[in-house]
Amino acid sequence: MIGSLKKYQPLADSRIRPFDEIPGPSGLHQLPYLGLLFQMKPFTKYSKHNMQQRVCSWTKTFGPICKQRLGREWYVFLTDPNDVEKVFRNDRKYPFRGALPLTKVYARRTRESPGLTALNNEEWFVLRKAAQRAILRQKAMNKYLPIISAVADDFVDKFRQEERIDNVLHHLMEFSTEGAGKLCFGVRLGCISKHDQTMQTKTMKHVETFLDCFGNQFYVMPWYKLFRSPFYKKYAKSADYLKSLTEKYIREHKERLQTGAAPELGPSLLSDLLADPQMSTADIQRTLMDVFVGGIDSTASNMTTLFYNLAKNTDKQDRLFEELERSVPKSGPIDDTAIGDLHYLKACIKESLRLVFPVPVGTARSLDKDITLRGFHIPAYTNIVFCSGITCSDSTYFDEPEQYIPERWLRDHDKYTPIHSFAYIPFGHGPRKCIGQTFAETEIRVCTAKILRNFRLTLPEGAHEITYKDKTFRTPVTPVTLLLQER
Ligand code: HEM
Repeated sequence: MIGSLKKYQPLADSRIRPFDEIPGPSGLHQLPYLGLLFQMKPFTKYSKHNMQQRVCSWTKTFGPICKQRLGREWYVFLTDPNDVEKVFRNDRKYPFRGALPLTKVYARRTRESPGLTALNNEEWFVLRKAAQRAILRQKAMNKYLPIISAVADDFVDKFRQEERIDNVLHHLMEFSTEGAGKLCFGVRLGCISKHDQTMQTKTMKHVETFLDCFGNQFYVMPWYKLFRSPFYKKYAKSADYLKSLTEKYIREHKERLQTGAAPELGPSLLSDLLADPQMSTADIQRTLMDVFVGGIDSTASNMTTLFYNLAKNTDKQDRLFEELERSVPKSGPIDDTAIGDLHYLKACIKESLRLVFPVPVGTARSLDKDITLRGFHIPAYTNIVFCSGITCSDSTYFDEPEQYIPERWLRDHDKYTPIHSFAYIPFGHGPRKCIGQTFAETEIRVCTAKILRNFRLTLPEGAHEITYKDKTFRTPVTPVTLLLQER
């Protein structure tokens, strides 16, 4: 009964207010499972894909701490970075990720491990330690730079003779699938192509379905726990496909190792994990699958927003081009020193992630001890959600929060304002932060640098603002078109 009110024991210290006094939607909204339905259309204006807006409406009404029931469990929502910091400072040795019921049901039915994303405690750490050694450190990532540059060059070449890119997200999904495939398996999947690609399209379709169901597991009635519902079958079909795909690459890599042909593939997470004696083949398979899937939607959605912001703010784009022209070649490898020096590019990326925070609402934790937040007692194992998306659009923490101002991140600029380090955490924080952060940042920097070095981006006349759907990540719904002018 994680986070349940029944767990609550009144405290002796009368200055501390009890958990059930934390404000939040009341009455029918507090019912387990059904309460959430009353939060959505037709009872409110929000659909299940407007999680961030819904939580924002609660925090506006109830303040920087509020609570709501999602499913059976209680969730506490925080917007003040000081409170967020306090929770992180009290986090467990192995930060706990709760509430991934669909992943866990699939693991139980297939008798497989739930994998890096859903595992907890020591079991999680075994997988995490091996994978983060291979891809989270900047030094480890540098060996992937020539590979990422080559994938980005192919992406740029695809648009050489074009005057526009329609549905940018789709093309960036191809780019990020290609990048994640190379990182994980050491192979080029061949997703970036102008021609029909049956196998690649199939992989991308399954990744999309997998992530769709993964994101929806928080919002659907969990009938799949009782029987194999259509929702479950859809998820299981994609999970089965991705499992067999990763198994195929593991098998092929092992064969290459036997024939001495493996080094030809270059570095990959797969080869690093195979060299780790602590990792079983099943562990390697689940870790690869999570990293592969985790690296696609996330990067593609955020880059779509970034390209849109740069096309909309051409003055920022022109300043960025000046920086790129100095050190980035139109094609060919970019080295780590050149990438490290692109300060304005980094600021443009950060600002885009702030303006449209990538994760619906933010990340969450549950502590293994009681804690007091804003004078309220929070029992151990309560789900605590950091509403970073709301903090990032709050003028208390960011001047002119609705504007795209990369300069706010540059120390030598008069727009620079120091921010609370827990006000902006798009990749999470601590030992369980995004394991793909370094790869994502490198991939986004290299691809953006290449695209903007080769093309000037603008929006077509009358282009609409992007609208977003809250899935695992905040994903653009409106297809974005960009006009290209070759540099
Ligand atoms: C802009 C891109 C990305 C964003 C904004 C992002 C964000 C996040 C966040 C917020 C978390 C949860 C962190 C926490 O609980 O503190 C996470 C976890 C994770 N991410 Fe990312 N991510 C991105 C790209 C990637 C990429 C490229 C990969 C793989 C190459 C990846 C793989 C993962 C995995 C496997 C986890 C679970 C880690 C664990 O539980 O140990 N992500 N990501």
